[in-house]
Amino acid sequence: MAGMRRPVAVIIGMMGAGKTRVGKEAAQMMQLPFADADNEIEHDAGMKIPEYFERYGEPEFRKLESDVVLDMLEDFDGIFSLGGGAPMTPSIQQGLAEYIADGGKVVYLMADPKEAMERANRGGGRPMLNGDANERWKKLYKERDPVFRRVANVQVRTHGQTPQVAARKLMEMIDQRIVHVTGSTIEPYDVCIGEGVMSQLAQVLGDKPAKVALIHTQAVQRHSDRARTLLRQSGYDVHDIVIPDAEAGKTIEVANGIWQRLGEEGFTRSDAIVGLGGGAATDLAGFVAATWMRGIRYVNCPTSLLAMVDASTGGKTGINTPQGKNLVGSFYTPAGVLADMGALASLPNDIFIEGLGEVAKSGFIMDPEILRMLEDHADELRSFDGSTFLDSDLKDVVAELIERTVTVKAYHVSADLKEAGLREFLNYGHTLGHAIEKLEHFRWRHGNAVAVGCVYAAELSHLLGYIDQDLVDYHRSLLGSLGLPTSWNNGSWDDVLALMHRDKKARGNKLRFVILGSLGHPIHLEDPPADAVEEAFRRIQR
Ligand SMILES: NC(=O)c1ccc[n+]([C@@H]2O[C@H](COP(=O)([O-])OP(=O)(O)OC[C@H]3O[C@@H](n4cnc5c(N)ncnc54)[C@H](O)[C@@H]3O)[C@@H](O)[C@H]2O)c1
Ligand SMILES: O=C(O)C(=O)C[C@@H](O)[C@H](O)[C@H](O)COP(=O)(O)O
Repeated sequence: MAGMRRPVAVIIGMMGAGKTRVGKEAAQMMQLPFADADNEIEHDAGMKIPEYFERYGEPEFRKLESDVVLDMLEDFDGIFSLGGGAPMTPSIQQGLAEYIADGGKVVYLMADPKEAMERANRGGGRPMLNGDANERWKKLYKERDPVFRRVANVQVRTHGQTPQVAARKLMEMIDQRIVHVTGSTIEPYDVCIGEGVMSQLAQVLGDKPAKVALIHTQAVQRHSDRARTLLRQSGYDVHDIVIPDAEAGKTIEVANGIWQRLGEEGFTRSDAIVGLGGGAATDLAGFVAATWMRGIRYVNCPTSLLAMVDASTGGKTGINTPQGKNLVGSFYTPAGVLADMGALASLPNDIFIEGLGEVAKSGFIMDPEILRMLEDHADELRSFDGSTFLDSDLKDVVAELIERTVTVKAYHVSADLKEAGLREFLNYGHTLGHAIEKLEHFRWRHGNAVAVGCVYAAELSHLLGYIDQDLVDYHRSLLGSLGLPTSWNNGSWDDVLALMHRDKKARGNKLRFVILGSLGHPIHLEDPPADAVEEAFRRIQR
């Protein structure tokens, strides 16, 4: 029912995993109420659980437990911890699945099995451990662990951590935003957004890969060091591959160098790639993953705003050629995307701002709330400072902008992975944008070129009678207020036109554009009049 209360998170896990201790601690940190299903059951039953078990037996207990849990899933808005066996009951599994489908987070708290077993035995009062407690615990673990993994959509490992550290990690996982990317031709995956989400790397990679190639640039060394540590701790054989920075990394020579290394270092089909860095690094890493042995698993860890909101999701992978941008590549979907906002702490201001170009684009084509947020926070966004960002109020604004922009991307990608039509709308501003990047020898940042390209597309929409001058002016004023460029005057029309003919949307000798029918409603423009195409260019030169 709409407007119903629901838990901020539901914690599941083995007896002794620390669900209550860690859950309470996290709830306190987040200033949320905490509830423990066992306490609620005892309250409803008017007796302790061991007594209830003895009087009525396990089946009756499970029925009562299910009623209590399902009620709480609809009427509690804090952190809710379930008893160890609760997720084994089909009605509770169903309730949890619906809760997840509604955006909920079911967190599997994974403690070290030995520690959890000892803690469970120490606590006493657990009817499920009657008899040889250790043997019973191990047997239950074997039965329950696979079910917990299936039922939960978030896993938090607490091996060897104090309850406080585990609670902080839990809090980070609860705070994360998740966008699901699905579709009939896509193996579904999640884009996880939030501080600390990189710690889920092993969970997303899974246990099949033995070797992992960690592809990154020097500029993000501190983040790749963290990824390498996380991967090694999880037992992967990590192969560090440093590529040239930015567009210099998106070349056939760089890809070839990596193919050689993967060959020499014995990468097989079950091994994997992690692409870490800005959009150039994730585009290249995805391309290598798509082509090595015709496709191996890969996970993206974007570190720039632009890569978080756009490049890391959707499976467009590729490299540039001397003739143009992204001319060689493939559509190849990642196994997951971990947009760890902690990485933004080292991002220079100008690279943050260019990312806003793609954010605004998503607002123009689909989500006007993005535009409102950009307007409301233009001054803070333009003054972005990585060193203070994570402790500032701007963090929540940026998290929401990332989530909204990725949601726009996921909508288009889910319906049209291979860009037969709808997905082209994501290319708003790119026909001219890519030409500018090329003519500037990639010294212009992608997001900046897209910003000018959006103004160009708006001018073209207006010249052809689709939108009024106010909306064109709005493009200029909004993008300008964010510190993005809105004009370009460093190349000839002939060169621009020739490059626009090489755009992937062009068909034969006919240009094709994405323009606006109205705000939030892009349309395709096929073979537009040559004078309008040129006049729109003259207007962005001013
Ligand atoms: N595949 C797609 O769907 C898609 C979508 C949009 C853009 N792209 C591509 O993405 C690229 C643009 O991405 P970009 O804007 O991230 O550029 P980029 O990858 O060139 O990164 C910009 C610079 O920022 C540095 N950097 C990144 N993260 C950092 C961090 N946390 N701290 C310090 N420095 C950091 C990089 O090393 C680089 O020097 C272009 O090649 C574009 O074509 C692809
Ligand atoms: O995902 C898409 O589709 C896009 O068009 C997203 C664009 O923002 C992105 O810049 C993409 O790399 C452009 O792709 P291209 O096919 O025009 O090279």
